[in-house]
Amino acid sequence: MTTVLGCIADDFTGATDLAGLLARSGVRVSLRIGIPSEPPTDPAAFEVIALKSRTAPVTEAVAETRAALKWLQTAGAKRFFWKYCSTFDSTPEGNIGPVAEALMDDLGTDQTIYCPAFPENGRSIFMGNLFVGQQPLSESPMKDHPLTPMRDSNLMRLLGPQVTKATGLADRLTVAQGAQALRARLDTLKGQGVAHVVVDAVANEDLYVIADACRDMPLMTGGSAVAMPLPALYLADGVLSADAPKAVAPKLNDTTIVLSGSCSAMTNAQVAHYKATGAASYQLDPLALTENGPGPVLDWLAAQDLSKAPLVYATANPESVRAAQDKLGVAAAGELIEATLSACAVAARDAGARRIIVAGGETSGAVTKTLGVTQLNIGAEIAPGVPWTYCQSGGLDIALTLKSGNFGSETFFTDAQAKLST
Ligand SMILES: Nc1ncnc2c1ncn2[C@@H]1O[C@H](COP(=O)(O)OP(=O)(O)O)[C@@H](O)[C@H]1O
Ligand SMILES: O=C(O)[C@@H](O)C(=O)COP(=O)(O)O
Repeated sequence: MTTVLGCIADDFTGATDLAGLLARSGVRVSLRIGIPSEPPTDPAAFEVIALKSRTAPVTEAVAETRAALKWLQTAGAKRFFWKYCSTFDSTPEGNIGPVAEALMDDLGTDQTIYCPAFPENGRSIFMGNLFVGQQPLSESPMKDHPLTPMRDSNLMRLLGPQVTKATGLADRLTVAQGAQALRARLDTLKGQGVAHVVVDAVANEDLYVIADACRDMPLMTGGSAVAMPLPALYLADGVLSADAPKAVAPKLNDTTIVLSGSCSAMTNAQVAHYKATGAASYQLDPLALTENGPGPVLDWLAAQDLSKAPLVYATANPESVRAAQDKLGVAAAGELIEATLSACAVAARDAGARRIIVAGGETSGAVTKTLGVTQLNIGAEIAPGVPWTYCQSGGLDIALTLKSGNFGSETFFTDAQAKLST
């Protein structure tokens, strides 16, 4: 099978989000963790490469993404998708813009679109401004994100300093007129030298129009949702064959560990809810970790009944996060917690856990790398953008779900367990 769409995601939860939405079509989606060291042997129609480049130095993110592009080209892909966060998580330097420009250079294309909208999860774009639910991005809890605080809601203003070429907008009034009108707007902007076009979308119908108008672009960029219509469009175009293989879910026992390193408002609510169900839990304190190391939590974990799905979490409110960061530094506090949760994942797996639930994008990247996972098959969707996945770790079959900090409802941790029991 030749790859029809080659996707590159800037973090691991983002990659499973995208893979999960593409897999809604029923077509097999293969997700690779990092750039495979071997050339593709049996590539899937949809290949997603998960990088951990969202907060990496710009040059590193660009180099890794270019290498991922080369691998996907070897798999036969001619169309590509650059997936970043639906809340446009980035710094003034990047990495969304610089990576997009590097991919455009390599693909020899002079225009791409930016559409992080994900209406099912409350992300919408109107007149180039990104909303989280009813709040502008900069007034949403994303203003306090530990690594990429988002303090502006205007996507052209956020993107401008990250790119060298002009930015522009195709607004909702154009999208509402359909794919032809959108294509005409994109052509007009191209004539004016606009390389980077933010496209408004407030509902799934808008995403179908955008995907329809842009499906033959060498490069599309966005959150996961604008890619969701692509499999059906490719099937209709005959680019994709209808008899592609389906995913198979292995039967695994229900021993579970829940690991939460996200500090988003939603994850705070999910942790509080899960604790209220009576689940055993251990809260990591970054300052205590610098003094005592991971020994105490690993001892606690060794004494837990994994059939009752215990929780280890660093999830905290913005004040506590800031206090830890002031003492340890932002990166050091994050890395310390990521390393500790990763050690817990390995310890739990070795003690028999076959289901691992992880909350947080960076956290998921660290845990997945430490578990030595290289490829995942996509299973049932627990919440919009959060599927169960099946993979191998240490020679064992495990089920892994990587939850974006902001995704899922309050009951996510129990929802995830229930999904595999049905
Ligand atoms: N209590 C805490 N103090 C400081 N940093 C924390 C704390 N808890 C978690 N972190 C760090 O915050 C970051 C959260 O990012 P991430 O895992 O991507 O979550 P999200 O998906 O919500 O963005 C991680 O690097 C994590 O280690
Ligand atoms: O697009 C999204 O919102 C997610 O797929 C995503 O990228 C999540 O990132 P984290 O919030 O860091 O998990």
